[in-house]
Amino acid sequence: MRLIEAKGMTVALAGQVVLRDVDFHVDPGEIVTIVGPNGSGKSTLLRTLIGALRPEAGEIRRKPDLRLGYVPQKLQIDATLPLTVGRFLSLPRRIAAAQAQAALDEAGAGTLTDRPMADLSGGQFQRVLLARALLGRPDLLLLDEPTQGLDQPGSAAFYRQIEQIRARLGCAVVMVSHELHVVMSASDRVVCLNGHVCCQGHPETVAQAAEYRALFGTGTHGALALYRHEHSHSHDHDHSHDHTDHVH
Ligand SMILES: Nc1ncnc2c1ncn2[C@@H]1O[C@H](COP(=O)(O)OP(=O)(O)OP(=O)(O)O)[C@@H](O)[C@H]1O
Repeated sequence: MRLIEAKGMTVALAGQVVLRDVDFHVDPGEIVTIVGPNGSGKSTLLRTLIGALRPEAGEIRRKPDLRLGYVPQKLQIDATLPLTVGRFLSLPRRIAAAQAQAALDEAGAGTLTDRPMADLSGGQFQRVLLARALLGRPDLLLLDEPTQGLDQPGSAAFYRQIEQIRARLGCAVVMVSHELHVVMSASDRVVCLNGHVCCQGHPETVAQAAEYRALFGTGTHGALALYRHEHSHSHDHDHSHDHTDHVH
């Protein structure tokens, strides 16, 4: 049974349609990465999936008792607030110290328990947010640009941690990423969003497809190519077997 399935989802913010007629699903244990230009609705999709936003149209079905863990794109914490990592994990609900420690260990942040939140590096902060998302033993972990601001070794380490967590906990993962090289190696499926689902498929299949070159470009500037790909590929393919879908 699918963990979550959205059909024909349309979402508007401040009267503007941000997502139109989006179909999206996540199966147990898979890692799905969402790519797309700035403002293409990636965060909005995640926030709709967790139930923070309500779609204008369409439906979202969740597995009964689905446990979600969400790592937001940004979280501002007042630097003057004397808040340790351990206490942060106990907000808003108090949790046992052992439970907090287990989640921090799982997230690769086991030594940070007594550190002030304000002193953490970007990578450490993300791991603490990850630990917080793991407290509820999620079936589905949603991460909104979790490696933003991290250097390349830092984000590679973070993604390795995610893969380990998936392997250990068996949870599915949906993440938004601008790091297209990572997308290719760490995902079971890539979904390209631009207000609607432009294309999706297994990374290997996408990599073989002509559309891939238009989508990702060459070298490390793939993120720029993403802007240009929109209507530069045709949509008359039928890879029913290898599952490269194109929807406009
Ligand atoms: N609270 C809001 N009210 C009105 N419009 C919003 C709001 N939040 C986002 N938007 C708009 O919705 C669109 C999609 O935003 P969203 O944050 O989902 O994009 P994104 O793909 O995650 O972008 P980025 O890569 O820059 O994080 C943008 O045009 C944005 O300006």
